[in-house]
Amino acid sequence: TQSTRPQRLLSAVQKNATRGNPRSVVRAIDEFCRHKEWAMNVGDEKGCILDSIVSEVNPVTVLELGTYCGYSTVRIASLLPPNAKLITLEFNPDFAAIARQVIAWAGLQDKVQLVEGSSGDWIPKIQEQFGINTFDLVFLDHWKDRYLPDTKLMEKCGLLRKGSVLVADNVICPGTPDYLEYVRSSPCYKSQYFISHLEYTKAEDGLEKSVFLG
Ligand SMILES: O=C(CSCCNC(=O)c1cc(-c2ccc(F)cc2)cc(O)c1O)c1ccc(O)c(O)c1
Ligand SMILES: [Mg+2]
Repeated sequence: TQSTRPQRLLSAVQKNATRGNPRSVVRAIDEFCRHKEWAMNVGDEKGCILDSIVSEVNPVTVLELGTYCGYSTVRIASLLPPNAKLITLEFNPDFAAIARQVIAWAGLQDKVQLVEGSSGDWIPKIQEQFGINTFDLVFLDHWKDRYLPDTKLMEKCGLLRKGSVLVADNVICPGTPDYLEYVRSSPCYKSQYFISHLEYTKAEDGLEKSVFLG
């Protein structure tokens, strides 16, 4: 049977990265996606911007919406302090199965909780299920038309506190126009656009960093 792209990406990690070395896992995926097969990871260019924001926030609680193969999960988790926790939600069970193995190869499984299911179902249950009140950082990288409804849902569920930082991928390509309009016009957010490129291409894309003002 034919392998899938996520399976080929995992094989590249197992072949070229060192177990327990997150940076080598990130490098192996970027090499694979740049020279073999494009895949929808946040990538090296936007990844550096993400790294700088994560390091600045130094979060203890992180929520990632959209795991895919775990590339950004590994990037973020590798920068977290020892007691920190990252919860990552993935709707697609095939993606989740690959991501678990990528995260394990990086040796970060103790910092990461991968949850399979839809964000709309899971966001209201996070507090009771994982004993987390609010998130210091949220990385949005899932269905682009779910960024806005899920942000409003997180507000409603009290998962954001004054100073919580939202980082959204793909706000230009594929684009999240309704989300951008909301975080840029709402008095409850202070937003900033970090221009970059769509992973492994020359097309414009960027990250939107939005601080919740409470
Ligand atoms: O894929 C999903 C939803 S989560 C991934 C969302 N992310 C994207 O779609 C995404 C897309 C692009 C991108 C793609 C083509 C282009 F030409 C240009 C850009 C880039 C990104 O950085 C992204 O994050 C899923 C879920 C459940 C399922 O059953 C299933 O088959 C699939
Ligand atoms: Mg993305």
